[in-house]
Amino acid sequence: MTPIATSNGAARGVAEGRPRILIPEKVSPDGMAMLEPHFDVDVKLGMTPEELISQIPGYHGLIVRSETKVTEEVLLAGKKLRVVARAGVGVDNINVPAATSRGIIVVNSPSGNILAAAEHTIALLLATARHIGRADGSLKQGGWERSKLVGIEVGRKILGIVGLGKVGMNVARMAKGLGMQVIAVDPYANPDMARQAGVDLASNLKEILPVVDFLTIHTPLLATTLDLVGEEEFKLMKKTARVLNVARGGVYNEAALVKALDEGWIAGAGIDVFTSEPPKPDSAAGQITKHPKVVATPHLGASTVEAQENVSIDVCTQVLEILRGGLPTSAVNAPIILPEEYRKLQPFVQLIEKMGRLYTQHFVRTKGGLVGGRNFELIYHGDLAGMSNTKPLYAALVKGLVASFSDSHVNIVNAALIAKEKGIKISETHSHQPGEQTYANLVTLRAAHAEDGSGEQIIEGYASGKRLYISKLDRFNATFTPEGTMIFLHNYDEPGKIGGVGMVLGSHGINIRFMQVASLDEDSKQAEADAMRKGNEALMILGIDRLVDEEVMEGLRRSEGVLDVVLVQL
Ligand SMILES: NC(=O)C1=CN([C@@H]2O[C@H](COP(=O)(O)OP(=O)(O)OC[C@H]3O[C@@H](n4cnc5c(N)ncnc54)[C@H](O)[C@@H]3O)[C@@H](O)[C@H]2O)C=CC1
Ligand SMILES: O=C(O)C(=O)COP(=O)(O)O
Repeated sequence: MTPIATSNGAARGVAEGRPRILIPEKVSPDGMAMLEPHFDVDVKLGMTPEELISQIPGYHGLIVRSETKVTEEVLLAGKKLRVVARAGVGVDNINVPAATSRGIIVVNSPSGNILAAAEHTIALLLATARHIGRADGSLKQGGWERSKLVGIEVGRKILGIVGLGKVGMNVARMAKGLGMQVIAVDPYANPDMARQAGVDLASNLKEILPVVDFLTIHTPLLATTLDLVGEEEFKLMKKTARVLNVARGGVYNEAALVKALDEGWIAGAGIDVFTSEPPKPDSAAGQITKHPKVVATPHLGASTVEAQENVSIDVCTQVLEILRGGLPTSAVNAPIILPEEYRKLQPFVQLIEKMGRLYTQHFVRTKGGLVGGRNFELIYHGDLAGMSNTKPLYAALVKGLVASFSDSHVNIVNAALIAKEKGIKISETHSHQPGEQTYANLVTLRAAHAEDGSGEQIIEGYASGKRLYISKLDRFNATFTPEGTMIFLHNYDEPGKIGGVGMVLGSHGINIRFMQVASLDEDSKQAEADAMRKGNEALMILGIDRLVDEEVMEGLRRSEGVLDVVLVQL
């Protein structure tokens, strides 16, 4: 990541005279009033993408909501641009990496509109249960439909929530107030907060689908949440179930949703967001808006007077601060490492971020576990043990642990806050025991259940120059570079295993970049021997040249002597 020179960048902007701010969407005037004494603020609604590109070169700040696409072209054209502010939560309409590499700070308002989004979800929940949209529409057409529009009660029903973050948790509390039973799926859910709110945590989506009466998703739109619910998932639901979406279009596959409603796999839907907004009439999204079993709203989740005041004040305060040379409170892309520490810490930041990613993908994502509710310990050995500022290393671990499930852009300013939000507890230990390890620098990541310290999981790694290595994974000693796509195959260490695995991959045209067999560490060998077991478990680590599908993974799982297969991308 290219570090952003916050104060220099801002100083550059101010030095050129009275800075100019462009606002191409409707933003509440409350925040704008703070900017007007200091800057020239131009509100230009309804700009085309071409107009935006042609006018952006004259501006130092850009404030948007969800409609404006802040593409790489816009950012490249914005030669004077210092800050892009999102008056809301989701930054999926902004090319954040492109902004980062041009030194443009992106800020948002992480919680200004979450209450509004949660209330809108409840509005759709009740509207779908009681046919409010259809009833109102037919009455306005002169109808008086009563017998056709018999609804269901929500009290005592089960609500499934996918994504128990800020919006999801507010929805849970409101639903409890309506007398609903709430079950949630979120690998980062904070178990204490869930318990206090009376929410039951389930370990995966498929587990809750057959039991819920309503399903609502409150995750960001990420590669891992795109098409989270498709045909297969809809078919597992009750025919009487209703689904809600106030997150982002695409978390339910839109074509599958139309089919599920047409075929009667589910009973209804309340939808606020679409893959393309406004939806094209002949697209699946367009069919959803017109469907008689759907209550649809035009992305109104955040559209309340109060929420718009909040987000406007939140982001305008930050724009003011940045253009005067200060630091923002909710920077989406502030650096993890400050420029002066870059050279020394960069390899370890990368190593620890990879260890976090490996942890989530190896121990959590594919095994249905939780990250929240675990205590993590980062133990620094060798030269690293003498390092006093390990804040970037801590932030790197938080970033790695949340990367597969969150669009939170972790940096040194917000790392502790994000860790707290996700219920991740991290302690750091500087180990000074002499001769304890063979590397100049070694980092141990140890995780265990917060309550009783059980279920210990270990990852160890070191950096040699710019090269990174993992030296231990769980009970296995290894030496591999954590990079690209990898398969971890836990098996009985018997002859012929390598050939069998090579055949499965070869028959699907997959090239093996490297292969390594890691063996049990001495303690585990001893434990196996004491338990009179075979004691010959091994972990095969395969670097492959591309992602593989479920069919290949199944083929590997069926190979003889294979105990477990995990796909990881680092
Ligand atoms: N319709 C609207 O107007 C609005 C929509 N939103 C959208 O709502 C979404 C959620 O916002 P917040 O609650 O503030 O975000 P958040 O970051 O506080 O919560 C998201 C939660 O989703 C969880 N998650 C991620 N991937 C998951 C997966 N595969 N399975 C289960 N859980 C997963 C995360 O661990 C996190 O706890 C965002 O996409 C945001 O853009 C937010 C405000 C208004
Ligand atoms: O804050 C968010 O993520 C939203 O989806 C709200 O979008 P909006 O600002 O109303 O265009």
